[in-house]
Amino acid sequence: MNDLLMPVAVPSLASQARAALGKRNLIFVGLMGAGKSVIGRMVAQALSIPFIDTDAEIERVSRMTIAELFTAYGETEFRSLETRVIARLLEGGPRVISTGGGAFINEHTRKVIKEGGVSLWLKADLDVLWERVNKRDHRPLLKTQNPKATLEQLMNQRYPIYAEADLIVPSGNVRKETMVTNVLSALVGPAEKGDAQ
Ligand SMILES: Nc1ncnc2c1ncn2[C@@H]1O[C@H](COP(=O)(O)OP(=O)(O)O)[C@@H](O)[C@H]1O
Ligand SMILES: O=C(O)C1=C[C@@H](OP(=O)(O)O)[C@@H](O)[C@H](O)C1
Ligand SMILES: [Mg+2]
Repeated sequence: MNDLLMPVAVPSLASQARAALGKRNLIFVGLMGAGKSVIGRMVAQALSIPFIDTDAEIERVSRMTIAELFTAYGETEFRSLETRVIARLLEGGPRVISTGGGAFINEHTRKVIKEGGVSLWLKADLDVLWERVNKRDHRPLLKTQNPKATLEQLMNQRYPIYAEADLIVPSGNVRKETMVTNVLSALVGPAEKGDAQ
């Protein structure tokens, strides 16, 4: 048989992404509603590595909800608990870790995340975020008179900082499965010249 016609095993996108990640963690960052928790879980499944959501882990160790923690101890205490939990989770790898929206904004946590793996910002616009977060009311920072305006203020403050992430993937009105593909493609990186068959 002509060599050019020999069947070749093409690795799946997921296995290419898994190889690109190696022993590193993949850490999702971005604003509330970007899809960190939901897409992170699906990406971990595609990569066949463990998934952990830092808010869920904080709720597990404190035996309180995030809202209860904010009420009982305030945001400052929540942030220091968040830093400690994230630092511990980053020690093992590879894992997919979805953080809460404020984690990467905290200078100390951001440093720990940058050192602990590949950070990926799910970047969404205000209307997409609002459409998603206004369906639920468990996010303490949005319990304001005008939660959409609060979300916009947080965008203005935080987007320049999220931009420090290693990878940026737009999170728009596309199916979750498409988001997973886009994340895996970002991990694999741009195709080199000559990659195309
Ligand atoms: N691509 C998407 N298409 C449709 N719904 C989405 C998509 N991404 C996230 N969502 C929904 O938006 C909401 C917020 O997602 P979540 O993962 O909790 O965001 P985050 O953890 O970033 O705050 C959830 O109800 C989730 O199912
Ligand atoms: O943006 C923030 O500061 C927060 C985001 C929330 O997580 P999600 O981004 O997963 O909603 C949660 O950690 C807490 O309510 C604070
Ligand atoms: Mg979340």
